[in-house]
Amino acid sequence: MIPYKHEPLTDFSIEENRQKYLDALKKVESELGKDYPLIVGGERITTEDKIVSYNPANKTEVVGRVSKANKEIAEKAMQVADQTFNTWKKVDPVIRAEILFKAAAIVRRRKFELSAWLTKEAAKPWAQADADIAEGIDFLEYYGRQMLELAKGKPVEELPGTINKYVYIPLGVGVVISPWNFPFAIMVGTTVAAMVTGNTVLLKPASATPVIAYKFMEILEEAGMPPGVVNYIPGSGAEVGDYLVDHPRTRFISFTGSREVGVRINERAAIIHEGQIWIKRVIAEMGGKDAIVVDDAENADLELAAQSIVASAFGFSGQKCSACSRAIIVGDEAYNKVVERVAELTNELVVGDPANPETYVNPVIDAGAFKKITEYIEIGKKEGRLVAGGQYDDSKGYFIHPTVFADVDPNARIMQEEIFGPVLAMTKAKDFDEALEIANNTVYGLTGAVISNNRFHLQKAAEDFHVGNLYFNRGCTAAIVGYQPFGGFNMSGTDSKAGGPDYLLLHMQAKSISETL
Ligand SMILES: NC(=O)c1ccc[n+]([C@@H]2O[C@H](COP(=O)([O-])OP(=O)(O)OC[C@H]3O[C@@H](n4cnc5c(N)ncnc54)[C@H](O)[C@@H]3O)[C@@H](O)[C@H]2O)c1
Ligand SMILES: N[C@@H](CCC=O)C(=O)O
Repeated sequence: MIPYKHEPLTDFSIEENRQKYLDALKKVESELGKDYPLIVGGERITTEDKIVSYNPANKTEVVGRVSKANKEIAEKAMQVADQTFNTWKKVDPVIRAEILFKAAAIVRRRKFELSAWLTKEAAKPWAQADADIAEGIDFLEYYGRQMLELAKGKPVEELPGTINKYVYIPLGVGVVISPWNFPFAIMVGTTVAAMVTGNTVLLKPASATPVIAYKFMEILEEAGMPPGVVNYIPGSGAEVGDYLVDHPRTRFISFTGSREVGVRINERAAIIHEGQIWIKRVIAEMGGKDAIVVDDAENADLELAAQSIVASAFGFSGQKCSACSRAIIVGDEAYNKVVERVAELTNELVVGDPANPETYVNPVIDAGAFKKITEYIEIGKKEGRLVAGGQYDDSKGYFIHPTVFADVDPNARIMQEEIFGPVLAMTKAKDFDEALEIANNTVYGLTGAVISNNRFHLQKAAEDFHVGNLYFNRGCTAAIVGYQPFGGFNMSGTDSKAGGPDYLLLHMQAKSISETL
């Protein structure tokens, strides 16, 4: 087995790669508007009621129509998953891991096509879509290898005349609920972590991006996944989500999404329902209000600071839980220079259709997001000084110009609430200690970065900047599976650390077996 190494990103300065992407977009365009069924126990189920997936860059373009699960279908899927668990849990972990490796190989071969689906369904610009697919491959390769290790169990002490074993066994049926913003990587990672550990899965992808999840189901089947191991049941969060979260046969819930929904799931999952014989486990990865702290002009590379802030704030239009939505800068000189440079760089970003390779800032996902973000822009106009952007237009797609507010009070709404769009708030701190205080002054604790060359300040941040993923002298997005395990503190979630060495254990329970000889 070759040691794990992350999937390289595609170099789009190479003409051949650009051409491959254009060809893939053409292929996907010729396949838009198709119908997709649900998949339960391998059976295709078509319903009258559909989730319609639209292209956010062109509101009238239908990406696909996906059958929509209701409570009856969710119940059927639960029964299938529950039965399949009895056989799947006994399948050799090596075989389970090999399905992941085979799926990784298929995804790698179809990388351009799958990326093009993300460009159409989630409005991901080329490089962002490519990174999302690469991360999906990484999860497959990494978790497959992690399972091979875990299958050996862990050594425990033995007294003379005894044999002691410590092994990990699966939990049961897991409900996997994924978000639209990493519609491939997070959907893949959370699904395969649950299945490779021997659990069966009810996969409810986000309603904005169900087509790419269907494509992955086909890949899992092609890779040899038996029917019923992962069941594909897109549906309303409120209807299907609540039903499955409450279900007495649900053993665990792996949720990635907003704080509001994550907290609701956690509360509901704590209630024991009739016939339930376990305490449900909840893995919940939620929102962020992530900050980049820039040290004073003597201690920080201000150009690096401005570049890092802009890339972290506006990559995929700020629709990342890791996105920089607050920039906190120490001292007048650094503050004035960084604000000016951030505004300049922001104004240079190309806003447009992500199918165009020049586009950096894509439209936001849907009408609901457009409304919420533009309301925050109006709030921002009262809470700060607009230094870039502020315009928006939803006549064709959900386009919002990257927007920067300076001189924002740390307690202002745009400094406290997750906007999840291309909006950045900037504020000044009198010294490094105050900058860290401001950085920690939200209910979240997901990512953060510090731009500084002062070793003592970096050490202080390492101890006191309370985030799950802390970066020095770089931006605060783009964690790599196996290199920077990802997950946050406080209201950012249960710190499950996706892509880390402990992640699979969250889907298993340890059994201690002791024999007296
Ligand atoms: N911490 C992380 O790793 C991480 C990663 C990606 C996104 N996020 C967060 O996700 C959010 C954006 O994603 P979103 O808009 O898809 O989030 P969301 O909470 O609206 O939806 C996430 C999923 O939950 C489902 N859902 C909605 N109501 C439900 C209910 N009552 N019961 C069960 N499921 C329900 C949705 O259908 C979707 O599949 C942001 O807050 C972002 O910060 C966090
Ligand atoms: N893991 C991604 C963020 C996932 C949430 O949206 C990053 O590190 O940027």
